Amino acid sequence: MSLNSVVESVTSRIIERSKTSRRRYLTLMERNREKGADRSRLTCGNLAHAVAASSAADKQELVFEQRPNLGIITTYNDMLSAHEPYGRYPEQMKVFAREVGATAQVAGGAPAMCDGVTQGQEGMDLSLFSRDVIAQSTAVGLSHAMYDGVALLGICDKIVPGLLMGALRFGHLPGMLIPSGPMTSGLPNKEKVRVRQLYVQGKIGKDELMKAEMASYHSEGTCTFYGTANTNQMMAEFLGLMMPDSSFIPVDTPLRQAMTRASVHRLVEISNKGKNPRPMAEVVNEKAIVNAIVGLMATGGSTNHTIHIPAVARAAGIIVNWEDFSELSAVVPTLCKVYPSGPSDVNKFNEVGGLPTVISELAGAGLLHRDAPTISENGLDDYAKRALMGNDKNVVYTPAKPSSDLEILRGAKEPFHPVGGIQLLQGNLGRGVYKSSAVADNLLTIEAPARVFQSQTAVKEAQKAGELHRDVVVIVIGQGPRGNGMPELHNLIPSLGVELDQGFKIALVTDGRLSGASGKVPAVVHVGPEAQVGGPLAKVRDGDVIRVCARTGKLEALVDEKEWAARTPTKPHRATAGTGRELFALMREAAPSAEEGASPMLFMMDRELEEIGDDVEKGTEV
Ligand SMILES: O=C(O)[C@H](O)[C@@H](O)[C@H](O)[C@H](O)COP(=O)(O)O
Repeated sequence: MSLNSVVESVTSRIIERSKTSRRRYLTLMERNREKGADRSRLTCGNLAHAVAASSAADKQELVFEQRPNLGIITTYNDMLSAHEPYGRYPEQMKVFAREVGATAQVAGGAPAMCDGVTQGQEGMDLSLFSRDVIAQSTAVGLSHAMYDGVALLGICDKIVPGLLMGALRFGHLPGMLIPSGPMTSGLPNKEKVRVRQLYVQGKIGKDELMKAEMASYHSEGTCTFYGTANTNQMMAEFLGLMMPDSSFIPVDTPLRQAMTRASVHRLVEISNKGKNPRPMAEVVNEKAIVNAIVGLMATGGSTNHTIHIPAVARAAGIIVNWEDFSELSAVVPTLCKVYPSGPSDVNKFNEVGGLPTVISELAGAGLLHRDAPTISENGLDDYAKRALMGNDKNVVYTPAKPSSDLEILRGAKEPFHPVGGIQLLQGNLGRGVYKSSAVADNLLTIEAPARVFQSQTAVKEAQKAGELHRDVVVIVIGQGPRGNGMPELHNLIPSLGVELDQGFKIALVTDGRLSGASGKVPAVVHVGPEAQVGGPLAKVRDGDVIRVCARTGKLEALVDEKEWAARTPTKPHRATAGTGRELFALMREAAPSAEEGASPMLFMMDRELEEIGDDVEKGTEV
């Protein structure tokens, strides 16, 4: 099947738009390879420091035999259930590296926060910007210039994008993400939501709620809904930066262990001192980025990736925008119904076919660039294969089978929807993204009077007071990157869900974010320009009739044009202090829009790189 013409034209447009920035990026990476971070340029003193803590055998290999050395960036902590297994990984990875004549060192650590722990709390205001901190921490670790390849240990929301943004600035190095797998299924996600709504309605107490939460989040491993963490896994496979079919092998199983071993062996092979070097700068190209967007649409992934994919791309000199997402969404069918888009979790999704089936279907329909380079030997085609345990305890691959459950996963010829799971909505209120895969068909158009809020607490109080017991479009402003750092407002969903279940027409419109776990309630998020910089959402007044229509792609205030033009935007209140938020003032000040990736770090980086232009030598000489 030949490549879909829209996929082709969007890719060409991205290549054209990114011509200058991509060329400069690749030149800088080439310069890194020739003159930058490389062991061969370290002095004896530098080297002695670097190996002082290594075993005698590793010292010999590292200093005198110049064997491949892998740098591990770990985001281990035992606060994130998904990251807890990483505590054991570096020691195991060192053993796996020695098996193939290589060494591995922990190059550095990066922070990793759990959005589940901070959801609805002040700490959530640090979440999006923590992605830049992770990118910078990754760069700090890799600045040690000891490595021939990079292993990135991270799973959750901002962590994978942050690791990639940092590592891509060392794109002359081959790199790979190594996941640790989902936890076993606990209380079904749908049941968890039902219990939460009962609590909001005062029908059960805190003890019962706590019991349900702990039955849902019950062990190590990634949360089982298809939220941001699991969408990260999908993205990493579609980018060709993770071993094929490594996303959803359950945590702490023999196959998971075999996959980690295979990952390390493969990373040595593609390392700069290996048989077949594949630098990250070459793997993450325009085609790979388009593949990731196609994957997002087909799986109905997290809305957060409409921010993360532009940011990751930008770190590799590639500029994508929401028009690209929207055009791809129009031709990519929705193939998956995984919670919050359907009742099943990622374990079930994996059982019935998982990502190999999705990739095989999309590639067969001409919707993926099969010639995009990947870390795997035979490119993207390898990702259409199922990983199994072989007799010798090594991972073996077999071709993907068609879905065994059409309620969860479908083929490209009989999809759930002919278009993708995320839509772009725009109009006189600006533009934002909408996760249609999770919304019931009868709610795709909502026209109702607005209630404007400046915090999620205020919304919850209004709901408790019965003020949202009617058709209403809830507008929450001041939640963008420049306002308060763009928190997820997922805590609103149980309150709004209760009203929705009563049969009211409810929608949420905000310049903030939602969680990958949010669905059900029609919501336009990341609306820009944000209210903090005078965007149109700041002009909405209580009672204005708002139209949110995913069918026509409209986001409008039905207000007389003259009156609208004459209105002064409200300046939202900002909570900028407490829980360390004051430390992030610099980030709020420099943050670009969500569509541009919302990364102050990349925004300022681009400004400096623009001054250097094509004269890389000028910008790098010391
Ligand atoms: O974007 C995401 O996927 C989230 O940030 C995710 O981490 C979520 O917020 C929590 O885990 C809470 O999930 P529930 O409250 O729905 O259980």
